[in-house]
Amino acid sequence: MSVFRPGLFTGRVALVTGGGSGIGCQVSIASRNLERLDKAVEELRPRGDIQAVQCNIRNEEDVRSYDWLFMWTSAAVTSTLKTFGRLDYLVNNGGGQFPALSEDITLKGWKAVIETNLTGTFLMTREVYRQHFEEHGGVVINIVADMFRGFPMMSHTGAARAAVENLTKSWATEWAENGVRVNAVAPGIVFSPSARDNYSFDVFSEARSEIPAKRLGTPEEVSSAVCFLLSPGASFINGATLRVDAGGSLYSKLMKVIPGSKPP
Ligand SMILES: CCCCCCCCC/C=C/C(=O)SCCNC(=O)CCNC(=O)[C@H](O)C(C)(C)COP(=O)(O)OP(=O)(O)OC[C@H]1O[C@@H](n2cnc3c(N)ncnc32)[C@H](O)[C@@H]1OP(=O)(O)O
Ligand SMILES: NC(=O)C1=CN([C@@H]2O[C@H](COP(=O)(O)OP(=O)(O)OC[C@H]3O[C@@H](n4cnc5c(N)ncnc54)[C@H](OP(=O)(O)O)[C@@H]3O)[C@@H](O)[C@H]2O)C=CC1
Repeated sequence: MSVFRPGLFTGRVALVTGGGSGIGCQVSIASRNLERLDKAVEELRPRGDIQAVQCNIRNEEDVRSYDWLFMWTSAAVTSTLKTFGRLDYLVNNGGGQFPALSEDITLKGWKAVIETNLTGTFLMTREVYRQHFEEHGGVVINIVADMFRGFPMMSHTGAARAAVENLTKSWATEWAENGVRVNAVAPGIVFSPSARDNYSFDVFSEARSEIPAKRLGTPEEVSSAVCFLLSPGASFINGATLRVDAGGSLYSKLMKVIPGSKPP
């Protein structure tokens, strides 16, 4: 995540799952693969105060704060608070899935996707609220996906992301009195090596011609929406989902064939 107005976030602290960083903002990035995280920290350190935290968001023990004796654990939230002393923003960006027809998804595969995208978001957000936001307020951004018309070939993630969009609204209302805002961002198609590797064909080339803008989105275009929703400029926005897809989620080639796309 790169911040489009650096001064705005000075002195603030963010916890971002699945990578990312903020300029002028202190950030913990949390995911499973420490090697990749450390590399990201090296790359991003010149842009701000950043630390890596190993955390599998599917695993309650990694996420939660206390063991049975109320001792601190090395959990993501705890370690962010220990290092930076406060926490202002949570960005639930960690997630993923694989393409498959519903009839071919095994229970293990279903659980992996639901636990990553839905349960992981629940665990992280519950923990941040319990440990800090309940008392101090804060902002949560949930990254979802373009699942508004269903998600054929990705039904597991469609179900999980739709559930997260619903959680976004529940939390927005439950925690408004505590000064917590909760919004979602739904990116369109953005190049990602891990998604590329998940397909047997060149999904991003195929997808490009199906997007009205005729191009993929960029991580920066997603992050500027995230930063806007984190910022005081969005202080009266709560429970909303912002689509960052250049209108892709509205497009149907039955209505208008975009030159270069395959006719229906
Ligand atoms: C024009 C068109 C526009 C199309 C428009 C689409 C454009 C793309 C949009 C991109 C959106 C993005 O989100 S981009 C970000 C994408 N990044 C990712 O998705 C990250 C990579 N994905 C993952 O990490 C995985 O999918 C995920 C399941 C979530 C977590 O994997 P883990 O290995 O941690 O999970 P485990 O608990 O070990 O379970 C793995 C089980 O999941 C199932 N599984 C995993 N990969 C599988 C696969 N490829 N095929 C079948 N099944 C699979 C199997 O049952 C596995 O069990 P076994 O069989 O026993 O091993
Ligand atoms: N790229 C796109 O077109 C779109 C992406 N999205 C969503 O945006 C988010 C970022 O995507 P993008 O950067 O493209 O994809 P990446 O695959 O590059 O990033 C996903 C990140 O999630 C982390 N992650 C996955 N599972 C877990 C877990 N169990 N615990 C902690 N971290 C986890 C991964 O790190 P690690 O493996 O180290 O755990 C990885 O850093 C994801 O939620 C994605 O699904 C939504 C719509 C479109």
